[in-house]
Amino acid sequence: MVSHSTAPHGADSEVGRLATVMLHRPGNELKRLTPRNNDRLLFDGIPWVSRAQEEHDAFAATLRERGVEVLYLTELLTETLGSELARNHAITSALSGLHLGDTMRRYLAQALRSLSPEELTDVLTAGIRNDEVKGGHGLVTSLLHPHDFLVDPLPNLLFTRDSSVWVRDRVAVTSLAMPARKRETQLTELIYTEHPRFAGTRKIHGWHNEHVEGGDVLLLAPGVIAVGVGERTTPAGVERLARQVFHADLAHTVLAVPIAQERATMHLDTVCTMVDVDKVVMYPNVADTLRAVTVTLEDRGSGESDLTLSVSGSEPFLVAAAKAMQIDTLHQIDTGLDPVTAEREQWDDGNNTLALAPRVAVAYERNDETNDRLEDAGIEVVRIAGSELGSGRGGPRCMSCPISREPLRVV
Ligand SMILES: NC(=O)NCCC[C@H](N)C(=O)O
Repeated sequence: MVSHSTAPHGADSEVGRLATVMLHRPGNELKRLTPRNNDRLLFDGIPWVSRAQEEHDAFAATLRERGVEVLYLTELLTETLGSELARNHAITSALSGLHLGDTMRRYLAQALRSLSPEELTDVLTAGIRNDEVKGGHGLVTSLLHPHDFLVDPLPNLLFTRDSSVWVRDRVAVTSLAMPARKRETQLTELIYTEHPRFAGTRKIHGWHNEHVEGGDVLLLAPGVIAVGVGERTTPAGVERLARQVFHADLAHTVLAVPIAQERATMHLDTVCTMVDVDKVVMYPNVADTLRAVTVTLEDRGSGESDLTLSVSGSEPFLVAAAKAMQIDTLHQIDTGLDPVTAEREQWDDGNNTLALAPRVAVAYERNDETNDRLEDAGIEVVRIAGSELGSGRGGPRCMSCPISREPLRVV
């Protein structure tokens, strides 16, 4: 079993000292990517898998050297699948909603039950190709191409930030918008529900089709949450999250931040992350246009859906954020980059940093200019390689789900 950290689970900021994080070391699911399926599976190329693993191992080693406990999603999942109840649940949910036909569904339901927890973890993450099944052959298998997937692989599991997010001592298992990622939350839900490490953890639930992705959720300060609304998180998703966090007294303000519905800006954390209690690094090309709508609780009803929300007009994001955080200014690190350099480095996740503590941030080494400017501003930049990891379009923040951060004092 993974050793237990003494730090309580939860996070109330982006920058409190990072104690425990969940990562996913890229595995066989990346070996499923081909030029025919990489777009659908949300990768921009075909990564060199062994090099991606080396880069990821170095990322994890860097975190450990800095005192962070690293948990791996697949280890947690395998431990969870040691229970027969969890195995049955995982198999039923993986097969539900897939267009398999009853012959294949019956066969797979049976065949997957005979696998060990390790083998089942591999199948649930790397998927199953038509030519890999030993039985269940019939109309569906004969009409599919041998290399078609019966169960899709999950290459974006690498980005553990998106499928769950901790808000204080609760975990929100999110609702992912893209079909290629929907199944990821079945795994995080199972881990948080069934793994002994998370026994008793309360969850934020009830999304229906109102999508929220963790990459859009920034814990700006204790009680203040910014949520990007764009390609992934929907307006109804942010309303649902606001109701949930207000109802549970986890926050007093939610800032809804519209972002362009484009791949380059798929989540709020692709354009802005926090590097200190009052400093963000932000894509300069959106800095002047990023705005926010402030949502607070006007009246408490008996349940989540009875709450009356107060919704302000939109204001510049940094202004609205500073007001909600009750500080004079939320500073944007002045990267002063020319727009073309800024665009190049934003695409390569230059603004997607993972804070290990106030003024200490992990960043991809390739973004020389952004990193130099961060250092000029007094931020310690812990540079990591990401040439292969980056082909999935995510940086250090996207690749990490903080499970425990030291609480910040309210500023
Ligand atoms: N928080 C993030 O920005 N995560 C990166 C997700 C990349 C992944 N290929 C996706 O398109 O969802």
